[in-house]
Amino acid sequence: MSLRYLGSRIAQQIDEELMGSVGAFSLDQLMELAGLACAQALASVYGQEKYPRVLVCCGPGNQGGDGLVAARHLGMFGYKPTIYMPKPGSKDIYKRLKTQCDNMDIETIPPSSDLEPFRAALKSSDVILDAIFGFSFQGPLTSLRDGTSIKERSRKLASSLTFS
Ligand SMILES: NC(=O)C1=CN([C@@H]2O[C@H](COP(=O)(O)OP(=O)(O)OC[C@H]3O[C@@H](n4cnc5c(N)ncnc54)[C@H](OP(=O)(O)O)[C@@H]3O)[C@@H](O)[C@H]2O)[C@@H](O)CC1
Repeated sequence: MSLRYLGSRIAQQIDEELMGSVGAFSLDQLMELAGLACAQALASVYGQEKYPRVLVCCGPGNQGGDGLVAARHLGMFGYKPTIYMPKPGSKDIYKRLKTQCDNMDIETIPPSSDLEPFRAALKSSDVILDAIFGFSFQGPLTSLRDGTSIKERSRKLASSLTFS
């Protein structure tokens, strides 16, 4: 299997085109599709029976929203997702997606200066889905609210990949 990646500029242009008058998609639609695609990609590589525990790391922007959608779908696929959210997003869409995960009783590690729960989750997870930053990430990494610099290493790392 070969992998193809999109750079941030092209990804942003595609989203702008899709959300413009020609594409006519809404943000909710695109986010739902992005999160579903991530969950499906993960499931195609890390089967639920062998890798049931997925740690979904969600950043504060729309990429974090993609992660919340993915967590919901992974839960529906039979995985046991846990959400790590060092800095919750403030947008309405983000809050609604989080409520949907809460309604499915998906466990969340809340923002905290105590990193032990996050470290414990890293150790007990089979796969990590990285939804911390997307195309709006720029400049040097500044810490998130609890000081986490996301340099923790994992055994398996799944990200927003395009499979072909
Ligand atoms: N049409 C769309 O928009 C769609 C987008 N989609 C998805 O969303 C992604 C883009 O989402 P996005 O634009 O919300 O930004 P994203 O990359 O998640 O991060 C923003 C946050 O990062 C922070 N931050 C930035 N740099 C930082 C640094 N150096 N160090 C620390 N923090 C830093 C920044 O903080 P701030 O600058 O506001 O303080 C802000 O809070 C895109 O890749 C795709 O996956 C899909 O859902 C489909 C539709």
